[in-house]
Amino acid sequence: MSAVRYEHIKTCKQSGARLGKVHTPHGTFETPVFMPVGTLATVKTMSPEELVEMGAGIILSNTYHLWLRPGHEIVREAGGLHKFMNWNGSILTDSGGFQVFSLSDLRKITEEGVHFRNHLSGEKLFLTPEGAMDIQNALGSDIMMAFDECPPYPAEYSYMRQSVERTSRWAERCLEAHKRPEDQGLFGIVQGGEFEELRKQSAKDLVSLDFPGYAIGGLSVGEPKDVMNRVLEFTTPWLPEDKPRYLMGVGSPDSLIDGAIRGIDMFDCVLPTRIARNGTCMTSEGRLVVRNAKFSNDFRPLDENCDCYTCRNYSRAYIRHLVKTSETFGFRLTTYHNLYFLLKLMERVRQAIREDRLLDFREEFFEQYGFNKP
Ligand SMILES: COC(=O)c1ccc(CCNc2nc3cc4nc(N)[nH]c(=O)c4cc3[nH]2)cc1
Ligand SMILES: [Zn+2]
Repeated sequence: MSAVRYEHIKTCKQSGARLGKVHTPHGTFETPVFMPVGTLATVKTMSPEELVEMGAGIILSNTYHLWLRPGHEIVREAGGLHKFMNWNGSILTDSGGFQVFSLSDLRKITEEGVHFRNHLSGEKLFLTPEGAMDIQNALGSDIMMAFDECPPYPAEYSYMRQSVERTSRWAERCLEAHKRPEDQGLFGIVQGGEFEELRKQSAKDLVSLDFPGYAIGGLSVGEPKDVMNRVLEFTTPWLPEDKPRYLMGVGSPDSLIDGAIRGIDMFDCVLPTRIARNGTCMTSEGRLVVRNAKFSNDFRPLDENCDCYTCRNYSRAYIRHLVKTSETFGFRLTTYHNLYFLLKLMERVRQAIREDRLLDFREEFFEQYGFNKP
């Protein structure tokens, strides 16, 4: 019996979006869900208590980063990532494939694995599917990701076909190297770029290996949004309805809503936490760059429609002052608000699915947020 189980609750009659629950050894979270990113075993500037307070049920961390620092053996000795970072909710770890490609140079892909340089020290490293599984085993995450190749966008069809076939062989090697399936669920990652035949092949290869969940990778890598939406539309039909679908690296409000409409259950992205650290906030009326001079004596909250800790206690003027003077507390306030904004957005998406009105909600939200402005 797998450690991770999906419970489908209902499908929105208006949009086809799914309402569900994912059960893991560290609890249950409702879907569609947004997962805050905690790359180095912390969701930057947030405490676990604050993440619980804002309603986060699952966070993401990274195999590649924790392998380099502090080293997965230290995390294993600490009793695993939950203990190490004092987080008792669910944890998903990405497998390192994407991070190697987005962070490191001098990369060489072979059938065995990927040769690359440590992006911090320059030393030569080698990561294989088995290695990525050992690291995630040591981290003790509830959901592990298979080791895959996320090719650059755009990529030639011939290259993409070879890459998909290798990613499927690597997925099989990950399954064979999976030591504790009763404690950790392993998700396969569908690749294939923008090519419908390759996405179908990749999905069928992975579904034949019967994973407890499936990610759609190779997206949010610079492609236009309509390409992403089209890829989702012709990929999700090949995935089983009784397993979660996880769209990797997606986190803007419009993409979360459009992904849910196309049958996606799980999302993650560094966007909300990263833009918060340069003073950019997501609000119900669109993005607000709080360091802008026009807010120097604006004593309203970041978002008048938000009831988060930041918006109940602090003004734009105060947060602007902290951000301008690089006060850490300022970035804690913007981070808290941005994460709260996305977690609340997903709660509203789930409620709209319950009421069979997600397309109506999309119209209302886009209008207010300003996505429809030409
Ligand atoms: C301020 O905003 C930012 O800095 C920022 C940075 C990156 C992204 C996009 C992240 N996109 C993305 N993450 C990804 C992670 C992935 N992991 C694996 N194993 N396989 C994939 O195929 C894969 C694809 C991804 N696409 C979005 C926003
Ligand atoms: Zn707020």
